Amino acid sequence: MLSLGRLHLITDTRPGCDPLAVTRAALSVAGPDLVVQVRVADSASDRETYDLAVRVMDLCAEAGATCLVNDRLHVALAVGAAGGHVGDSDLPVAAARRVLGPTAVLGVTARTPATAAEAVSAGASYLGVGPCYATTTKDGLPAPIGPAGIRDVTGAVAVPVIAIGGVTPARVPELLAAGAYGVAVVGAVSTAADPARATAALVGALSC
Ligand SMILES: Cc1ncc(COP(=O)(O)OP(=O)(O)O)c(N)n1
Ligand SMILES: Cc1ncsc1CCOP(=O)(O)O
Ligand SMILES: [Mg+2]
Repeated sequence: MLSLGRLHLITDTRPGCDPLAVTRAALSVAGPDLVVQVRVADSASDRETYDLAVRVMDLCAEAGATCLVNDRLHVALAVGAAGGHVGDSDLPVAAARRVLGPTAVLGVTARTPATAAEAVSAGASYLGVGPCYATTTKDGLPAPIGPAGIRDVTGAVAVPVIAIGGVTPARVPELLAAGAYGVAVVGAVSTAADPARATAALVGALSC
């Protein structure tokens, strides 16, 4: 099976956020076990995305961590990231696999066993599954699927399932019990008073 970190930190570029400071803090605790996914607002330009991705890549390289880029696979290739993540509005999975090549990490969003199995057949390396719980970080999402929804998907595929949406350290045990391999977070680290401490809490919960 793919060797993948269990904690995925997704960059928060909303006004008032400092994605590089948060990434630095998280890497100082989780080091090589962290996966950092560069995610920007849809309104961000490719140049802005590239500039952030270069800097996140540098931080990840220094720490031996993995960097992925959300949506914009050309940016992933341009900065030499380990791979990318796509969902329903992005390139189809098979096309994304062709763009990234056979060995890159390709994450795909899935919410049901059927779409999860389809994504894996088309070349997904791991699945981002959710929203597990209510989130204020992304609008327009379907209703939360909870640990039961995670269990439905983990029962249908053999690739790592990364639970996303409203994840906190306290919720990690029930997600792991549902078969999740790891979790992806934005707010739990980015909006924490102490992002390093928040990362440590997530790392601790994932190691139980
Ligand atoms: C790990 C992980 N899981 C799910 C998503 C969501 O991707 P997508 O559905 O394409 O939505 P956007 O993030 O692009 O708004 C993700 N990024 N990462
Ligand atoms: C990008 C995305 N896709 C599903 S939920 C989500 C955001 C998760 O953010 P948070 O960890 O703050 O709930
Ligand atoms: Mg997307």
